[in-house]
Amino acid sequence: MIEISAHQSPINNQLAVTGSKSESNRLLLLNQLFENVLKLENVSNSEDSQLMQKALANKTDLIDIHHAGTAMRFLTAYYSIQADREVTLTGSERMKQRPIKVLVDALNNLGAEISYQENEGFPPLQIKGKKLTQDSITIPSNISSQYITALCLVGTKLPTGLTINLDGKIISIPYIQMTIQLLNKVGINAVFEGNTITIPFTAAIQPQTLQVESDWSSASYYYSLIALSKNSEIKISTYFEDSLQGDSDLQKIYAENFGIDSNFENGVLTLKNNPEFQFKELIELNLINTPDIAQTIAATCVGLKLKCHLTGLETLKIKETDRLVALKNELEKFGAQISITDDALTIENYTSYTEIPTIETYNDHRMAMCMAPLAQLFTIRIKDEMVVEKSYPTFWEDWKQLGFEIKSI
Ligand SMILES: O=C(O)C1=C[C@@H](OP(=O)(O)O)[C@@H](O)[C@H](O)C1
Ligand SMILES: C=C(OP(=O)(O)O)C(=O)O
Repeated sequence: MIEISAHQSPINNQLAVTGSKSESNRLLLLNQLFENVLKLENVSNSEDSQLMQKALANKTDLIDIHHAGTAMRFLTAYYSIQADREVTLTGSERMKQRPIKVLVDALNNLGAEISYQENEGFPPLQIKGKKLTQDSITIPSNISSQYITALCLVGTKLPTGLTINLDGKIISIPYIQMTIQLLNKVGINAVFEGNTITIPFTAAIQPQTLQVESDWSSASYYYSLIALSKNSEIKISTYFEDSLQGDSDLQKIYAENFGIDSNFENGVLTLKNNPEFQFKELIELNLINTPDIAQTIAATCVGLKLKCHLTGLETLKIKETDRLVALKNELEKFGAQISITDDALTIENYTSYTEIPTIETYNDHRMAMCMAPLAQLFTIRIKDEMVVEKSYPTFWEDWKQLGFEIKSI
């Protein structure tokens, strides 16, 4: 457990944040499918991306991807098309509770041979690689966009390509768009229009160098920190105005609701707060397109004692933990009065509290990181702080560099 002490002086620092784990894990898989002709720069050093790389290099028949959701979903599709190979794909205890039936059904309907080793609908999976015979599939799109990305990536290697029809509400759309844009970037003419995605069979792609942009979900903790600081400025790299990551919506969300200005210059993003900003009575946001920054936004509201009604949160309960329950439990330690439903979180009021809050992290990197900015206002304690490694291994080193006093207790 660590204790983080309130920071006294204004912050004025520059930090380099690691590459996007979402972009990295897509590009690592694409590179494997296309003879490693891509030279990738600023690949994420996250545990999830390292697990992806290790899995792709692993020639044995047991692959363990721990907590990495993208690796679990993308590799399920990848091993399904590796003819002459049979693997067991497993993960952490939490991964064994995260649903995968929609993807397994879709792949089996395309001709794959995947079965469940423990509980129907959940990892671990037994996957017998095969040549898939079908070229069109309909898939529910209201549970996880990662299933759809997985199909898009391997669709490039099906003999006549793949048409994917999305059925029902489409959640996390920017992550599907990121996949299509990355495919387009490497020269594959994938198209996403209405409810239909078409992926052409692609024999080869041109060798090229691609730079992964830094991770916008990780940037959210700096937006929150600046929102809770006075006269401060943080520069983070490497970020661009024209991003493939949906979480770059942070610029608009934090400008309109918390008065944060974002400025870009040569890949450096400068965050500053506007002292004249007039806060709204109630912050209302639908976060269906940006689920990974919901925890940060809720914690920023608590730091500023703002009322909020956050909706579009139906996917949060199947992530690293049930994030709605975790947020309610932990933010209430700061006096927030929180109500949650299946898809929303509301803070209606605040009461005072006296003890130093000790935050539980539930094996969820974002539960630790979203709370860190609150240390700007109060001394806090965070349990199992190394959970941050899943997406941002140097998080605490970077926060020490910002001037926070962090001690193990
Ligand atoms: O495709 C991706 O890289 C991701 C998609 C999102 O998941 P869902 O589509 O399950 O919401 C997001 O929460 C996750 O962190 C990364
Ligand atoms: C949900 C997340 O990751 P994944 O689904 O890839 O495990 C996340 O990083 O917030």
